[in-house]
Amino acid sequence: MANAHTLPVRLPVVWTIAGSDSGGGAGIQADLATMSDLDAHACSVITAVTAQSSVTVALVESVSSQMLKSQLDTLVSDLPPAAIKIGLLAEQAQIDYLAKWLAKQQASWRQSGIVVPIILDPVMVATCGDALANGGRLDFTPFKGLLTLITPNVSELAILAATELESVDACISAAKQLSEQLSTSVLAKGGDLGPAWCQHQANDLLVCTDVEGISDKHQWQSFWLSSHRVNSQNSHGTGCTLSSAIASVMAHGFVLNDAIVVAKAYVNAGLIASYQPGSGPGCLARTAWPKDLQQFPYIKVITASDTEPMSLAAWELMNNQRGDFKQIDGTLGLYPVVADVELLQILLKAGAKTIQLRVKDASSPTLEAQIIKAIALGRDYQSRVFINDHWQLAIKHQAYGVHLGQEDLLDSNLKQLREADIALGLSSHSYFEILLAKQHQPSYIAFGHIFPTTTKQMPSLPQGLEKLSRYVSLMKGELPIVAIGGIDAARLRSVKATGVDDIAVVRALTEADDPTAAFTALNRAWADEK
Ligand SMILES: Cc1ncc(COP(=O)(O)OP(=O)(O)O)c(N)n1
Ligand SMILES: Cc1nc(C(=O)O)sc1CCOP(=O)(O)O
Ligand SMILES: [Mg+2]
Repeated sequence: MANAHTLPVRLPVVWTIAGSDSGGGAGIQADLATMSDLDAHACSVITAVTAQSSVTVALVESVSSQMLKSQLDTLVSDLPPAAIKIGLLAEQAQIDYLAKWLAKQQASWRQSGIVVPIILDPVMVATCGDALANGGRLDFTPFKGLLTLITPNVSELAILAATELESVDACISAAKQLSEQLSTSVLAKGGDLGPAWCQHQANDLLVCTDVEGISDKHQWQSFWLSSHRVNSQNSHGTGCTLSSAIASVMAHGFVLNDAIVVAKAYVNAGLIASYQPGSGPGCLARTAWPKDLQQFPYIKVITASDTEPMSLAAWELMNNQRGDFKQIDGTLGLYPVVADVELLQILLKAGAKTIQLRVKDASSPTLEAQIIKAIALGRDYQSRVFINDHWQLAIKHQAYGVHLGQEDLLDSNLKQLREADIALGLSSHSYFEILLAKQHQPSYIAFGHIFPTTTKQMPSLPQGLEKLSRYVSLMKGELPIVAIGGIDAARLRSVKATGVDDIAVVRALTEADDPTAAFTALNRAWADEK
């Protein structure tokens, strides 16, 4: 009979292709610990064996080319990877061979419709300062077009881009240049000294290419990811941990930008609880999938006119001065999203306490009249009416609230909405978008789309219940959280079990023969479900 030990658990397989650190703090040893801590099954392809402690690197010996090949070939048929992290490659021949092997393999995966993210941490020097690889002379261009992300620190970025990094703008240019050189997204880590170094915060620079599964507005975009600096000497293996955490999170099906923010939070939490087993720099603790919002970074979009990272102190001050959006009194409850005022009125009559008017045709000659009517009906029924997209009309006619997507955020004037005391709901489709939304302290955040939907075309894949549960455990108690997308009576129980506060639905009501009866039944089921 099955028990807790024999239940089949499906862990995604993640490979680390890296060097062994006999001191146990970095390299393969850090990667395996990270991957298993993040619920992945870790396989290792060892490129080099290092005789290393926390204070010195005594010897580095590459494995033979036959051994490198044999490890790759032996693993690939039985334990194919869901994601790969590459760390130390000790000599050029290893880069050349691995790039060829991966190119061939990727072509075959692509034919089967499989995408395997590959994260390269271009390791060159150990934390104690000793060289691990033939750093300055390694050429990573054979990896061009094969990588999902490269994660150099500031000194590695300077070597790879063959340039001095004397200013923040020089860092951004170098990261963009590297991104073009290798056709990959770049995460330039600013934890070490560099122009973006700051005493109280760690600023990492993310340059995105055409990242799969994220909003169009975030493609080819650059961001600063800033966290409170954890002042710890125990930073041995930080880069290995970060890159293997990114690979592990992607193996769970999260998009690149999500994997980066989760991995950053993981590293921060690991640094806070770090320890020193030897006399040199110690290493990170393993603290499991991060759930503490404080450890996640603040995200700032880099624009042509504003390239500096935001200081956290300035950000907190700005937040305190401007305040939050209007708080929802009680819960939102079952939240219908409808395209016409007739149905809106029917559902208000049926008892909806929160409802949204979502008219997607901005050129409709009746748009303003519909908005005026919906707002008036909300007042009559003492219910919260949110207007989707059309925030200027919502302000003009003093709606209770406005719902905006991430794309709309860039073109809307949130200051005006706040000043008009209008509640704000924001959409999100990933950890990354949740963080961006949370930074505006809205009245609620919607997570979507949980299940497949035909109501609208989505750039992202359905989130599913596992991701929803992870988002809920991050955000519960911070702001009201609403799940949307493909939710109906049959799925209601499993959605409620994730702990989400409220649900928003379209087709479950608009396609019902009797919307009043459907609302009443769904509303009761939501309220009754524990
Ligand atoms: C409650 C709720 N959640 C999400 C959405 C989607 O909003 P948005 O991303 O702006 O997309 P459109 O609805 O404008 O297509 C929503 N409307 N309501
Ligand atoms: C309008 C909307 N926004 C979504 C998001 O994920 O942001 S999903 C969605 C449609 C939800 O419709 P249904 O309940 O018919 O699946
Ligand atoms: Mg919208």
